[in-house]
Amino acid sequence: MNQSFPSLKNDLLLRALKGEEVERPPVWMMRQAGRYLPQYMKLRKKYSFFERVETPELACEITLQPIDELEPDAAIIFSDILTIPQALGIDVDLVPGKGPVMGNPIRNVDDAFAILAEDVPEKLQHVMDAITLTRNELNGRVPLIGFGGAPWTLFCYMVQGEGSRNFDKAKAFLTQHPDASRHVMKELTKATIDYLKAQVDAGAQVIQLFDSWAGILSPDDFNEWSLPYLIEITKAIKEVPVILFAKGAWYGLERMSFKSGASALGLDWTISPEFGREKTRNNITLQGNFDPTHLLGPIQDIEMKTKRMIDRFGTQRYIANLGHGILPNVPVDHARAFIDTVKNYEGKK
Ligand SMILES: Cc1c2[nH]c(c1CCC(=O)O)Cc1[nH]c(c(CCC(=O)O)c1C)Cc1[nH]c(c(CCC(=O)O)c1C)Cc1[nH]c(c(C)c1CCC(=O)O)C2
Repeated sequence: MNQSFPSLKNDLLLRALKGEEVERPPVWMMRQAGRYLPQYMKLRKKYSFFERVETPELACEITLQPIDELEPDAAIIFSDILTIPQALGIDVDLVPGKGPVMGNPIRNVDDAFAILAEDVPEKLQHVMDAITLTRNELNGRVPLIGFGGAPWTLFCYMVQGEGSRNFDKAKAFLTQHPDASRHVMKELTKATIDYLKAQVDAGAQVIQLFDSWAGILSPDDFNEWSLPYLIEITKAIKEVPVILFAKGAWYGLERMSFKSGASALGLDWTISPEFGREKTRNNITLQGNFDPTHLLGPIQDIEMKTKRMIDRFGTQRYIANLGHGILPNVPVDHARAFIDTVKNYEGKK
């Protein structure tokens, strides 16, 4: 499926991912298309969340909003990690003020064994259409990132049935029903590989895997219930670079950098640049890790903290980003200050 797309004008992100020399680090923001942008809020009033996700023209328009407004060095397709649970038969609703709610979560062993990864890319064709359209509309301005959720994080929502601080039901399910849990993880892994490969065929130039809830697992549980599946998925995506973001899994950095085959690791703000570099022995590109709440402070502080972050990570093998998604109450000017500071970075003073 070799489609021809407009040629890429800004390849900073791809070069940083390959470990090649760059004039300055590339920058983008997790959740850069979202509620802090007035143009997003306008569309949010007219269409429901899944209408926006499932209509390629809307998903494309929303993906391009931050590119037009802030000019980061990458676009990330507007979609959600919960498309995979949907394709596996879980009903997902996004309740304003509450977050995702599943109508038929996994409650027992029978529910778990009923999960089967069949025809996933076909069921999510709208995501592929959105990617192809967006890649064309970007016209080579910046690369397009596709994404998916890690099996453990998807399992959290599918078993818990809603967002949670500690996903206690999902964690308990692992110890109560290990065989059924392993079955679900395997099906999620297969579904995710098929899905991400289809995103690459549709035009995604980089893939990011979000393990947002890795950090609630003990190191041993992470090694058993998350890492093997992250590695399997990352190794299966050979055509484009993969960024692994296992939030909170500081204890897994070493293994992820040496065993996963990822091109970069995402760090959250609880990890210092020095700790990240030491654990990965300067061997891999790191992405992160500005504390999203710091974007609520004065612009001068944002500039100072962003410069310090780059001083500490270094300009090479580094992708400037937040340590998690941008918050809805961040003023657009503050997000712009973050991005512009990276773009104007002139070295350690
Ligand atoms: C755990 C998770 C989800 N979705 C995602 C994750 C992993 C990343 C992370 O940890 O933040 C990933 C995601 N979700 C969304 C994107 C779009 C691309 C981007 O701009 O980064 C991405 C990459 C859009 C979205 N996905 C969602 C919104 C908000 C929808 C709205 O209110 O308009 C957006 C822009 C909804 C969503 N979707 C999810 C939750 C918990 C919520 C509700 C919380 C919230 O409102 O922020 C599940």
